[in-house]
Amino acid sequence: MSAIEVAGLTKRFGSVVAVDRIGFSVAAGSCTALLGGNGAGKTTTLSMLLGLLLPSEGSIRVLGQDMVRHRYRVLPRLNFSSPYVDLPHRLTVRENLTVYGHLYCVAGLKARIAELARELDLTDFIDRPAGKLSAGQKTRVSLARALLNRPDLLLLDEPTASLDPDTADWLRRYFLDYRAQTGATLLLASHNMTEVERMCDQVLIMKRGGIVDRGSPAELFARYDRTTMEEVFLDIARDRRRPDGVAA
Ligand SMILES: Nc1ncnc2c1ncn2[C@@H]1O[C@H](COP(=O)(O)OP(=O)(O)OP(=O)(O)O)[C@@H](O)[C@H]1O
Repeated sequence: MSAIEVAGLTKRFGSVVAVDRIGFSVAAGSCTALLGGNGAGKTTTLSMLLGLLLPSEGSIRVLGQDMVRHRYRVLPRLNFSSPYVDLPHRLTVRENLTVYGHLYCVAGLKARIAELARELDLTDFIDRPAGKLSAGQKTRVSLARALLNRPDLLLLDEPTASLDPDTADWLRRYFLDYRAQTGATLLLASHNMTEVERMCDQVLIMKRGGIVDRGSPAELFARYDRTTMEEVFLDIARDRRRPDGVAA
């Protein structure tokens, strides 16, 4: 079963075509990466999947629902995290999580916040204003916010940006455990190729608004005759030819 099905999806901002007729599906319970250089269209795609932006054309089904017509049916089962979306600065971390928890109608909210604070190591700064945290601390709070409603589909934009390597490594394992325990689907946009290799079963590679290649990390390594996702990424970014002669 697919958690996400996208067909002919396009987003134009005036004369800029940010996303250009893309189609893909994401299997329920999988971890899929959206890769691409700056401006490739990843954030615009995630925003449409979340119902934050309306597509110019095309269809999106998320967890079986048409996102354009019935997004309110599915929004309680989704969540997202992005280091680029700030939390209200003056509210403490606990107050922030409480407000968002109420928005998602989380049952047993106090206990859920305490659980996430423990799991994501927020306890030292949970009563500090969100505006006074370090970048890495903010990322962890943003992830806690994204997990409040135990989402069936978690969209992650650069999930480990600003985290030190130890915390980032720990967090990747946390996400994979979360997926194993709940059967949730993860879709992440990342510039961290090691992260993608380690976490993802499927990779969608975007360039200039389109999807230019896709497959499991192993399939992509074989197709480009490479041993790392970084090399595959560079081949595609620099328009090098694949060994099979097809333009990357
Ligand atoms: N609101 C907007 N108005 C006009 N153009 C936009 C808008 N949002 C995005 N774009 C353009 O759409 C294209 C895709 O942007 P998007 O943010 O989706 O890329 P991205 O792959 O997430 O890039 P990055 O890795 O740099 O975050 C870019 O050319 C961008 O300038």
